[in-house]
Amino acid sequence: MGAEKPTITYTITDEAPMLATASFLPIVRAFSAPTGIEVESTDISLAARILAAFPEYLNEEQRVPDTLAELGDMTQDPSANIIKLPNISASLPQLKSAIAELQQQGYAIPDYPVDAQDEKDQDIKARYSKVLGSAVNPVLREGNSDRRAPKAVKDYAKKNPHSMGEWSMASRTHVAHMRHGDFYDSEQSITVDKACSVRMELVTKDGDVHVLKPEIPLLDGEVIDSMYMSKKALVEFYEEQLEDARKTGLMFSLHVKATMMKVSHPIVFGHAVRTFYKDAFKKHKFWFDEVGVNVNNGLVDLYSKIEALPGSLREEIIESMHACHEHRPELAMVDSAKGISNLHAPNDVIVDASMPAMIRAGGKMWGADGRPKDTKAVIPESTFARIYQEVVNFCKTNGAFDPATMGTVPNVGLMAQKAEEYGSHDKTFEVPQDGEARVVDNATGEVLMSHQVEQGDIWRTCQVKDEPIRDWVKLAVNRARASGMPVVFWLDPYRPHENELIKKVETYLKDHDTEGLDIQIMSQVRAMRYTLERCVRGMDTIAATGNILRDYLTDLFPIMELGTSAKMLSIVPLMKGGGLYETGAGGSAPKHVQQLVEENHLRWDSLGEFLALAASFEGLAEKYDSPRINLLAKALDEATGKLLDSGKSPSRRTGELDNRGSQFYLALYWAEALAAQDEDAELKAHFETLAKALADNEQRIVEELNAVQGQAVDIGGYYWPDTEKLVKVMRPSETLNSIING
Ligand SMILES: NC(=O)C1=CN([C@@H]2O[C@H](COP(=O)(O)OP(=O)(O)OC[C@H]3O[C@@H](n4cnc5c(N)ncnc54)[C@H](OP(=O)(O)O)[C@@H]3O)[C@@H](O)[C@H]2O)C=CC1
Ligand SMILES: O=C(O)CCC(=O)C(=O)O
Ligand SMILES: [Mg+2]
Repeated sequence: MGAEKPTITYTITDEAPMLATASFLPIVRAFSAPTGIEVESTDISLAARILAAFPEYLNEEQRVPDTLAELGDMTQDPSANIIKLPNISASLPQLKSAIAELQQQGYAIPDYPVDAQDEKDQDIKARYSKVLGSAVNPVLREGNSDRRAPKAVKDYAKKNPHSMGEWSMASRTHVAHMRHGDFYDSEQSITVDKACSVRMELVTKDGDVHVLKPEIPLLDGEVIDSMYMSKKALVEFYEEQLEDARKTGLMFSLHVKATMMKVSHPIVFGHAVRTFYKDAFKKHKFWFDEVGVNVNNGLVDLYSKIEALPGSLREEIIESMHACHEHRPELAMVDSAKGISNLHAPNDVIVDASMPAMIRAGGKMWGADGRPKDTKAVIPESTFARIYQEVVNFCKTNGAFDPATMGTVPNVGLMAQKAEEYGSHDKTFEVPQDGEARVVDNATGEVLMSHQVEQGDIWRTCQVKDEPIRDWVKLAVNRARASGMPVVFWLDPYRPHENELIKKVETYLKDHDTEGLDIQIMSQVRAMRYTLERCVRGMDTIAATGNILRDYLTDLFPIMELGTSAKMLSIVPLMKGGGLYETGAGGSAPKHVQQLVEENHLRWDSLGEFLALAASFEGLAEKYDSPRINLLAKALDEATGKLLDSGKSPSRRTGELDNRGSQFYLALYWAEALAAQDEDAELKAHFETLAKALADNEQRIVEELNAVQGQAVDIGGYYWPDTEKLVKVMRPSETLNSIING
């Protein structure tokens, strides 16, 4: 193990970030080469991960290595330096569509077996389930999360504030969450005092014991929780909220994270769809069962499955579905022009991004008529839903936040080693029958936690190891020291899991010199209020949170402060000493691909990549004690600042500077910064030539880049594009290519 040469591993992912990489990677290589850095690329796209799972179905040339597993191993190497772009966390509809595309391209991979009966199908399903949902991040995140807006980015946002929707005191928008029967209500938590192994089992009313998870190894000091969500309570809750929204004339919207919570949230989503369309489900139960409708995958599943039915029956079903709307509230839309509603597909509305977008828009979502409206935002689980209600209350009272003056809220997130809920998928079950769900010590048989559950309830356990908690506390103290900002640990003593964490945080804080630092622990709602009160006064506050709030807050605050979380610096100091540099905190923007394919304009902003790359260089400079690499990092930061100041970020409008043009300007400013420095003459000479070539050809390059826009292009695939076609589209300027390649 251990790279002798400074090496960056740059990931190829999906959708917009993957497109941007096709043009950016050659620039990264051209700039890194003179400093001796090796830049390797590794494809962890959804398509590549699918292909890697089925080698025996493919011929020799079609096979691809399991790069994700290799990268996972690499995180244990102290010299790891990985740049990780956002990737698709596939919902089942996305997975199926990727499979279909690959099959069409001649890859003989198997269909997804929805109803896996025999062993062969079960094996296929198990392989696909490793690709499903958030399958990449948990493998690579072997460290905690440090996400913040770099000063240059924050300053730019203050000088050039993005638009914010107005909030009115009369806004009827609110957050609705369960008051009982949810995970918060039932949670139990313990810290084990020595390493052991536990199992999850269900004891049925007849006394039969079904072992659902035979072995969960626990380390010394590990925290383990057990909790369930009652199906009955959930469905009742939906019914009440739908009725309330209908009666009061408020639009209904559901916000979950079915991509990341890939086992529990599709179930939660499915109950919402079935409750909304209750009458149609009752009436057509026979046929829905017959064709295997499963709306845990959204309404899209229903509409595609009924295609198999005769036309007249199909029409009758569609009519019944439409009829349901008569006694239901208006539904928020994802795309009103195309008639795509909030319940269409579980990957369309992802809570970490959807709630901030709603808050940024003044508490509005879009109705079927294409107009913005107040909404009842339904987030069933109360554990974290309450923070959004706090923001909504604050905005109703104080108006929208002003990006020109508001403070910043960096996040230090507990995430390492599949911490908390985001690591719970293999320990989450839809309870098959009524009984006692219990966590049992395998060695002693002692029942550690138990719940009375009913058929259909969602029961899960979550874990967080001690070492990541220590590391998280250390990271929070380090960030407080480096930034001078106060830190708030968002921990609720009334939540058993967090009560365990509070004890540990209090203990581990004593390992550090906290003299002069302002470190507090507050429950989530208080922490939100405190942070918002400071924020509106222009004061900065670090939020040290668990894994879910890490995810939620690193979209919420960036979207309010900067307009998008794409502009965040997102570092994961790996616990074994390496570095994982994520780009931005947002997703992979499918709409951007559509615009590229239709109009050859890519509005994706690679700022996140620029920031991550600079941090990655800094990591290498330190590790290899290389002043030269340090210069490269400093120059890149300077170039990024200049790029922002000179307005060379991508425009949303076709015909104007796009991602490719923005990358060109970054290269120009980066080369100029390296040419301007006097610490390394050889580097200076090299980049003087490059800077001159780029500057002399600026007009021509920008013309070449803009001239191709406005026409549809073919990249030969959505999930698995044709590399040659992709490169041709993403690198259309011969002038720029010859300078960069030279
Ligand atoms: N770290 C990861 O790997 C993550 C992956 N995801 C995945 O990404 C996909 C979409 O997720 P979603 O939550 O909708 O979030 P997105 O970030 O894709 O979408 C929110 C919107 O933010 C804007 N945006 C985001 N990034 C950029 C950028 N670099 N430049 C310019 N604008 C940007 C876009 O607005 P506009 O369209 O108006 O231009 C975009 O439509 C899903 O497949 C999800 O699983 C999500 C989160 C993190
Ligand atoms: O892994 C995922 O699906 C999304 C990750 C995410 O949203 C985040 O880390 O902010
Ligand atoms: Mg997120």
